[in-house]
Amino acid sequence: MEATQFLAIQTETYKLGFIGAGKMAESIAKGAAQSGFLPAPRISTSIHSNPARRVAFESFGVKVLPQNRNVVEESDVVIFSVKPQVVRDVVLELRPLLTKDKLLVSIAAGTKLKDLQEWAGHSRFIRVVPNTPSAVGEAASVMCLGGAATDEKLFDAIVGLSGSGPAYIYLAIEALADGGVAAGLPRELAMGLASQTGSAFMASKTGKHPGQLKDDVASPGGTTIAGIHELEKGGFRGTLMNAVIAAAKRSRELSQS
Ligand SMILES: NC(=O)C1=CN([C@@H]2O[C@H](COP(=O)(O)OP(=O)(O)OC[C@H]3O[C@@H](n4cnc5c(N)ncnc54)[C@H](O)[C@@H]3O)[C@@H](O)[C@H]2O)C=CC1
Ligand SMILES: O=C(O)[C@@H]1CCC=N1
Repeated sequence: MEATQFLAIQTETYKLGFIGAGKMAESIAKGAAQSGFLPAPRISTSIHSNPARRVAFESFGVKVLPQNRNVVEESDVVIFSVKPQVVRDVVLELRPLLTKDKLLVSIAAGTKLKDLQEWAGHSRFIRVVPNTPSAVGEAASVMCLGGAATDEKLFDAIVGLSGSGPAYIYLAIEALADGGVAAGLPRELAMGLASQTGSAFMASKTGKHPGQLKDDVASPGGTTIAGIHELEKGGFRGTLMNAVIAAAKRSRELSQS
């Protein structure tokens, strides 16, 4: 709540910086800039090792500064978007600049708020599990503020589900397109149809149970139930469940390394 108020008060002027110019930072920055939520010139980052990342950010107007410290100095809100394995060293290195007037945010999977706050030397730190659909304003983001840290025990499972989950859906879309090609469709048509068939939005927009949505598609004795039969024989549901469980386990491992 405090953080929400902070953002509400500062919305007209605040500047946002990313430490770690990776894919997730790009998705958040793009969503913020292209939705008009935050003008791109008020967003900055710096390039650590891969020069191609400069073009990715500059292409939609984000400022690329020389060093991490320049990003911190420039920003009111600093998002740590480096890998979990390096976030400790990066926060410690920048600690002298991480004054309490800056709101700090980490999106690093499996990195506990208690540790982040200790490394930064103060508790104005928020932990967020975002996902890449933020680039088009369709993120599922979960955040944990300092005072609500008891909710954090759910975060490994959240990383496994909504953090990593978009990749499972993209895999399914690609596989559906491959199926279309196998059944005789040109690749481009198959890919377009498969993408539009990624119907996750139906579950959120209609509020219907996915089982009901599935039943609505499957006509008696029809094509869909024949396809579903094959998916069930292949252990589709169990495989997806195992994917979420494996990713959550990996998130827990990262928090212990
Ligand atoms: N990609 C995703 O869908 C999601 C990612 N996350 C988290 O976001 C973070 C970033 O993930 P990605 O963007 O996928 O990884 P990425 O590898 O694309 O981005 C990390 C970036 O940090 C840079 N970097 C490395 N060391 C640095 C340093 N010392 N100073 C500044 N920059 C440095 C790298 O050059 C790279 O561009 C991770 O902690 C991950 O757990 C969380 C949820 C979803
Ligand atoms: O693969 C990863 O480790 C990150 C965290 C969640 C999604 N991507």
